[in-house]
Amino acid sequence: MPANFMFVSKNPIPGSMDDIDEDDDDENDALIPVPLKAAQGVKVGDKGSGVFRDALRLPDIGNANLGNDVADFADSEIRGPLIRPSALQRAAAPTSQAQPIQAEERSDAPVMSRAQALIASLLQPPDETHVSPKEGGEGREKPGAHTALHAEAPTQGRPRKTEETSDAPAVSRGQALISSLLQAPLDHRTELSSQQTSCGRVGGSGHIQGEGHQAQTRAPASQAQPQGSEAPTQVPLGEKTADRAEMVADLPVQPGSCEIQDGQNCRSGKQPRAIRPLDEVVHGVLRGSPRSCQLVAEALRVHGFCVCSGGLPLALVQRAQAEAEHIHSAGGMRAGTVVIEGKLLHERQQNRRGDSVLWLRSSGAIPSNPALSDVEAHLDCFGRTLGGSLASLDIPQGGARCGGVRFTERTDAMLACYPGGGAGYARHVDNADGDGRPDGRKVTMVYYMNHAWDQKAGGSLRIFFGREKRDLNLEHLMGGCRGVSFCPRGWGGRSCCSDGDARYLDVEPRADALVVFRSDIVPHEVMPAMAKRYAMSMWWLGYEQRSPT
Ligand SMILES: O=C(O)CCC(=O)C(=O)O
Ligand SMILES: [Fe+2]
Repeated sequence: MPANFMFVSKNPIPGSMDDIDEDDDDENDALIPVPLKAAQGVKVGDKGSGVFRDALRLPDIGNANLGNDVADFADSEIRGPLIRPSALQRAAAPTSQAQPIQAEERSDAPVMSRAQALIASLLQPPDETHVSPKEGGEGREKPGAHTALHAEAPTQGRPRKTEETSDAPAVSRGQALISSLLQAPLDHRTELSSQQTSCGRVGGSGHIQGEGHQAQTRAPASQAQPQGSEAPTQVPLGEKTADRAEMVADLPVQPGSCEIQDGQNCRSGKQPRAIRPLDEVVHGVLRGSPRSCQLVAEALRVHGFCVCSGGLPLALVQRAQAEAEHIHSAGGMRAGTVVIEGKLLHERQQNRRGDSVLWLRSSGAIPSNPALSDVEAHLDCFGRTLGGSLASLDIPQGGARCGGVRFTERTDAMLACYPGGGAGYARHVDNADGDGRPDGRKVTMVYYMNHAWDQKAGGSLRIFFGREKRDLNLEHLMGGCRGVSFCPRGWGGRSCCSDGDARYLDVEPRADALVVFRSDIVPHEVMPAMAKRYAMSMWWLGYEQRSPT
């Protein structure tokens, strides 16, 4: 198992049009066009990238713009490397007890612990370091930081090649160290136990406290108590505050029910239900309401994606944004890369994405960034509960093969910054090829932290949901189900709509907006952003349930 977790694609090279099958073959369509609710301020069939501010009826998150502009390519490029957490329960530890990943599990553990300590020291909050941010993501550490870095670096015994040279400027060497460490992230992965589907309480902070949590910790003293540590935001899960999700959708969701109308596959015996429109937002999903999770699960099953608001306190999101800004301006992030078939694309092709990224926990950034840690924990909690909802959808019955999805693990949380200046990410599918494994990434979550985002700055996430084959990649999804009729509106379902136009939905990256979508089939694109744009992403891996033969 290589240290880096690479994702592969069948497409030989991104941008190559040769591989794109233009055949408009219904058999392979999965995402279904659904009736669009023009009455809600979302324009249907509107070309261009105008964003409709009130479309989602949500004051502080991204708006929707529906159009029928079809992107000119649909490659399935995917990015790597991906860091996986050592243990999900530890990853979700309360902020006040935030721990680095369990480096001791690896043979190079001491090396990584020291490296994490180094990185963490570079990623301390602004008031703990002396950084001169400058435009473009460069920064300077205080002299002391350099000294420490270079005193430590030669003793790291790092197995990886870095670009350090003896005559390189100190800052560059420091950044090279960070870069090299981030380039070869830990390959930690732990299965979710079946008991770990509820989050408990958030704000101590909704994090799951795994058994042996303390015992497994071997954090340097400097990390044991996060700097600038403050009481984590108290957002109790399951809190019976106004469940804003109720405001936008009142879809009865019954575990095990099925909306298949022809009854070919899912024979749950339940009545078909109305389909929730894709332009509706599920509000406050990070507050922990199981009901919200059910709505999101249902939307994923029906549409392949769901636009949500997290419902986290604005102050928390702003603090998280400030931490992200600090990390970025201190040079703690490196350019995102595009990997095809395990190989980094050539430099000139890397411009398909313009962001810089940091894998949070693996890099050691979590302990010294409590707000980001809190956001991560909320996403973790939500994902676990969502996993439970997904697993209970479409429970195979009567030999049906349209089972729900079961999460087995998740990736580390990835902090991303698009620095402005038109940076974006060309259209792609996160996991078009099952990550080369049967239980690859199934669901992507992207949480935005951009307070007072200016609509004119662009940067929307464009989600394609058309029915054209080139929008989809169902190869692996079909898997063992090839030859059988799939659940028409479920995971891996086929379209039953007569409208052949690919369509998209634009979501502004406003503070607290959260988009959840299927990693394996939903093409999406980050539109050029003219301002710094921050997001935290998390991917959930799993497998689709199959009925017993
Ligand atoms: O930041 C976003 O809106 C999505 C970024 C994305 O597609 C990715 O990182 O794979
Ligand atoms: Fe993506």
